[in-house]
Amino acid sequence: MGRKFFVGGNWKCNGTTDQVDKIVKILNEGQVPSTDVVEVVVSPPYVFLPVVKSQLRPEFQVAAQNCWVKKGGAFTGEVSAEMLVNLGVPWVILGHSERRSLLEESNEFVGDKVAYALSQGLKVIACVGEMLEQRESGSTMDVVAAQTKAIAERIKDWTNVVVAYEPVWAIGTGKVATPAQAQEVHAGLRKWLATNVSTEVAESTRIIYGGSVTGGNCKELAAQPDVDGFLVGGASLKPEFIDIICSATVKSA
Ligand SMILES: O=C(CO)COP(=O)(O)O
Repeated sequence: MGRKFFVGGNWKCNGTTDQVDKIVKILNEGQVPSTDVVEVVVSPPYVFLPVVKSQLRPEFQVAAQNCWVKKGGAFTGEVSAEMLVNLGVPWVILGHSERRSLLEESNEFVGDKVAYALSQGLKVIACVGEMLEQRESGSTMDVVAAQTKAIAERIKDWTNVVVAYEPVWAIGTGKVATPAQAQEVHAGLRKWLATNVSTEVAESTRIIYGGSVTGGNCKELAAQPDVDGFLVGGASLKPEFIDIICSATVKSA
């Protein structure tokens, strides 16, 4: 199939310079599979991006957690895609549920951001996911399809996109989706891509899972056929992130 396992670490709004040093040390000393087996991308807050990028082992990459929706200019407090490119930051996370809900980023706005970031040469981790009420009312697939559609309508090339399925009820709650629940939505998203974009894009696009992933639950999730990796929050700040990276070997075993 050729979808390389992808593990992202989303540090969110966490860290001091001392803590960043410690996390980078853990990452740099960890025994992990080769880059043929797993792609690792860590996402510190903007202010730590340059230092993390310069100190991190060369086979690990960095991502920003957001960027502005269009070309930079008079947009106080924002960071543009051009700036990330200028700093040599290859990846950006867009549409995280914390931004969709707390900052009211709409599907369309996220779609615009994805299109602009790609147009500038960034690679994008695009997040989708339903809230608990939506799952309970049976609309999970409709919600993630609408979020994906707003992206699909605005881009042509999916080569530099990783889709992160992050059910909101599983984020930071310790309530992880079961492997079967994750597999069901990942397979549904892949089917949506096959029907609405192309079978090639469906087969080649990595769909990763996020929401209370830990060193303890990662292997069972990684074993699901449509789970191509993880976007990890809390556990990406801890030594167990190395175990999560190592779960990539479940696929090649
Ligand atoms: O939001 C997430 C990653 O983007 C997941 O966060 P947790 O792993 O802390 O649940």
